[in-house]
Amino acid sequence: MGTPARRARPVRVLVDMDCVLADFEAGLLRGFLQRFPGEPHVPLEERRGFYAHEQYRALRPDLADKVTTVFEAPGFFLDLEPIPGALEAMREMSDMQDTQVFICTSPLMKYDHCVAEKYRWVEKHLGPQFVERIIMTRDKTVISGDLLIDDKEVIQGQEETPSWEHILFTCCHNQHLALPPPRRRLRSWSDNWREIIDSKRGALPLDPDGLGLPQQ
Ligand SMILES: Cc1cn([C@H]2C[C@H](OP(=O)(O)O)[C@@H](CO)O2)c(=O)[nH]c1=O
Ligand SMILES: [Mg+2]
Repeated sequence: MGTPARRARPVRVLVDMDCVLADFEAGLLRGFLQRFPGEPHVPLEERRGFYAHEQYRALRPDLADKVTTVFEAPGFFLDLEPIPGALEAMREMSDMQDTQVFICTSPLMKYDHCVAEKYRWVEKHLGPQFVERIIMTRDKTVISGDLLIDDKEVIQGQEETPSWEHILFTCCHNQHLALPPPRRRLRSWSDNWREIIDSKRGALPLDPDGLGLPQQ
């Protein structure tokens, strides 16, 4: 009698968009310098803290509103440059066996341009098959996955114990942070994202029809 096929459940990877696929920080600085030449700005090497407008507020209170007008303006999200290696990594990841890839991104509260432009950005740079993979939510903790690759240091929401492991994607605003073990980082798309995905394979509960051994 033959042995029934053994098959592990696919690894589901949630990939954040701003500062992971699309270069929000570079676009923001470029837009700020164009719109407010002569005003003080925060060079990318000096960025600290997730919210850019908070650091601009600390520099001079009125700069918070000025920098906010830059990312709320039409065209801001659509015109962001891809993060180096991101598009290639997404295509390779979605072609990997037993791997599901989703783009998991939050809209601004002032969503007028942001929401449609995020969809258009994905279609423009990755194509319609990735538009089908967009999950847009203000609360990433309620989305199920094995991994969430995201540049935000702390991701909180209604679910206290999200199913995913948060992998911190390095960005100018978080590079100085010391992560307490066992938290992990992805330093760029040249870093070991394939190993991080593979590290989730052995640990998966098997498909109920499987025989009990992880695939090698
Ligand atoms: C206000 C602000 C938003 N964002 C991004 C994060 C969210 O996208 P994402 O979830 O794709 O990273 C989106 C809405 O807050 O804008 C920043 O990266 N920095 C900021 O300072
Ligand atoms: Mg982000």
